[in-house]
Amino acid sequence: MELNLHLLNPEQRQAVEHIDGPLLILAGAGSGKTRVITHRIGYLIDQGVAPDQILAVSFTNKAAQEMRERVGHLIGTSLSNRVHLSTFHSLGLDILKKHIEKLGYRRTFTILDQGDQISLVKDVLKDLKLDPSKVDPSDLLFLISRAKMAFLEPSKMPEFRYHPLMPFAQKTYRHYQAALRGLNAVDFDDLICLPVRLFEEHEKVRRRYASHYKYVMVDEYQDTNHTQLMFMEAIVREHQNICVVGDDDQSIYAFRGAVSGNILQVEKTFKNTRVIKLEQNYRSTNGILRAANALIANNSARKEKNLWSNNGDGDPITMVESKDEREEAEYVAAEIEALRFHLRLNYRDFAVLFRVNPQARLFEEAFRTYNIPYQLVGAAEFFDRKEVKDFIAFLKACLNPEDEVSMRRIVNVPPRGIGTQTVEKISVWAAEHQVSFFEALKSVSAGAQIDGMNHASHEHLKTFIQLIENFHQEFNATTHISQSARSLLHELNFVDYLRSAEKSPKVASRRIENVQQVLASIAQFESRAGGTLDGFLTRIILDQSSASKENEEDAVQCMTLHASKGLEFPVVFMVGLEEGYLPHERSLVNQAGIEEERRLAYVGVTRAQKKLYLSLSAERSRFGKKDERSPSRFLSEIPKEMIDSNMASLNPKLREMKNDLNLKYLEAMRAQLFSD
Ligand SMILES: Nc1ncnc2c1ncn2[C@@H]1O[C@H](COP(=O)(O)OP(=O)(O)OP(=O)(O)O)[C@@H](O)[C@H]1O
Ligand SMILES: [Mg+2]
Repeated sequence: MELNLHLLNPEQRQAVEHIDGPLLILAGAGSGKTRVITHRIGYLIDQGVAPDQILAVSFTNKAAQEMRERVGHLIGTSLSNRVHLSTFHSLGLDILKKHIEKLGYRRTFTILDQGDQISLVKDVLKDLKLDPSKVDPSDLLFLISRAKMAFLEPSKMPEFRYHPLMPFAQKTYRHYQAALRGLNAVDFDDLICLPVRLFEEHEKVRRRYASHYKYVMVDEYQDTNHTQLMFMEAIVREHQNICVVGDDDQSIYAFRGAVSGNILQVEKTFKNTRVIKLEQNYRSTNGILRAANALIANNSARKEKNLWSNNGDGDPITMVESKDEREEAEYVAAEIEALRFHLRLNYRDFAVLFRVNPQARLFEEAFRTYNIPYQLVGAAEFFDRKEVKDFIAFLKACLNPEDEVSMRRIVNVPPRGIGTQTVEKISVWAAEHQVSFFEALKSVSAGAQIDGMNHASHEHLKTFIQLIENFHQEFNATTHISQSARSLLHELNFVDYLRSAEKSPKVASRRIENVQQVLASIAQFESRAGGTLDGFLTRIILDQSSASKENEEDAVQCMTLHASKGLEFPVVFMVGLEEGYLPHERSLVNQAGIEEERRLAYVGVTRAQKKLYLSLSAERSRFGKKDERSPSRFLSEIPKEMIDSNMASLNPKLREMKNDLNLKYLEAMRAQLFSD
């Protein structure tokens, strides 16, 4: 292995070579922070450290994956695959899979998603005789989550002490936690909180991890919360070999409890922390960096920083105002085709960044019209759709029949005469007889009497149990999970069920398509990772990013600004730059909210390497009405001289070219049609 440290500047090199004791790298976007981490991993291995003793934590799965690729390029995949590179949540999950029994859960625990969490809170509210229509469950969940991220009881959180919902939150929290335990389930935050508790209560386990991971690195440190800091501290307590890198200007998760003060906390938590600053940006042209600097300078609470690079001025930034949202999406699609052609770029060189996921829809449509492959990164909504959740719950239940949450979800899907009341009765029966929900189902199907269940339902239940047991065996034995998933769908007559359950044929076919999409994702997962069903399900829980409509590797990358953190692309389109989207209307309540949105805009701008497009529409239809939009205030903060003087709405040349492209496309189609 040959690691060339000459490809680093002197400060980066110092950071790479400082391997013993705490290290903090504070630097702006594109200054090579992540590069330091990847080279440091290579350097450690070069120094004789075993790859599996290195733990590197990143924020999103995509970022972790990219880091893995970069390390692979440096030291070869046989070594890089042994390094523990993950996100906080997947690290937590790994630990819980091994040790959760020590915390009083069973090994076959489930992870609830947000929808499940909300229904659980509703149940809890009912039990507490609180009216769910008066207290919004998601507001309570927000407070509960913030408490977990601070590793505190809700009432102990100083910033929310006077929150009007606090008394409810406090009460709900305890019951919610108990209800989770009752279901043998954990929520997303528990993936961090429970390992921390485990380490607190089981010193031996903590020591085992602490002595295993000899070197720990954390990327995007500005977005970690207190519990995550505790998590890492527990692992490095003895050796203190921790390296964290971050940029306060890119802190964009305060709303989820990230403490940007954590960066300063590092020096307090770890004595004698060496601090290294990186100055030079290697990613972007100076034109882009000047825009980024000018933008972020409008934030008050920040450490002064000025990004510069040796990459020349580059092209001016293009600002485009389209007539409406359709024109905006079409513009982006046409421009991508044009640039791809003229600059010989690949589809994967383009990113479309927006504030919230639903904004993606029109771009997806335009890309389909133009036949442009695209990938929607981290689109959680896909997995929130009922049919998708149902099918996934089936897979989970087959894999692990003790997964009560999933089992309850699907026991009557497609309907087999086991209504909610019967399910409740079966639950009660399970509790009385001290067996699991699945055991209770089995007993009932074998003849145990429950009020209100007729003979036919018994029979249907019997078939159902048989089906689950068969597929349980099959999924555990097979290496072709996609084939088994397909035959499960077939056995259930799931497609017919969707077709008949939905009045509108259009809606029905969309739902069927979504389920097919899950099958396609499974097939893709199987072919890439040779994966197990467990692996697939874990990935969608942690990642939720397998919802790409196209499975090509070379695809335009569409994602939210949050999901783009740490990534870079030759050409970036920031779209929907309008008041209400960016800054988001929810953030307008105070200065801090707007400053967080500005950092988000800054993250977007600094993703671009060569070309940056800032795009907006003059109006959008909302609820059937035309809604006039005003440009984002952030646009006016970027000095005019950096922006393409031809601030034209749709550039006429492009319009011609667009028609031209359409014509060519039509001609090609025609040729194909008449060839046989
Ligand atoms: N010394 C260097 N020489 C050449 N290229 C470099 C150097 N340092 C970093 N780069 C390149 O600059 C780009 C940005 O680096 P990197 O992604 O590590 O920055 P970062 O500080 O992590 O950015 P972000 O804050 O956006 O996460 C990468 O393409 C990287 O390979
Ligand atoms: Mg980075």
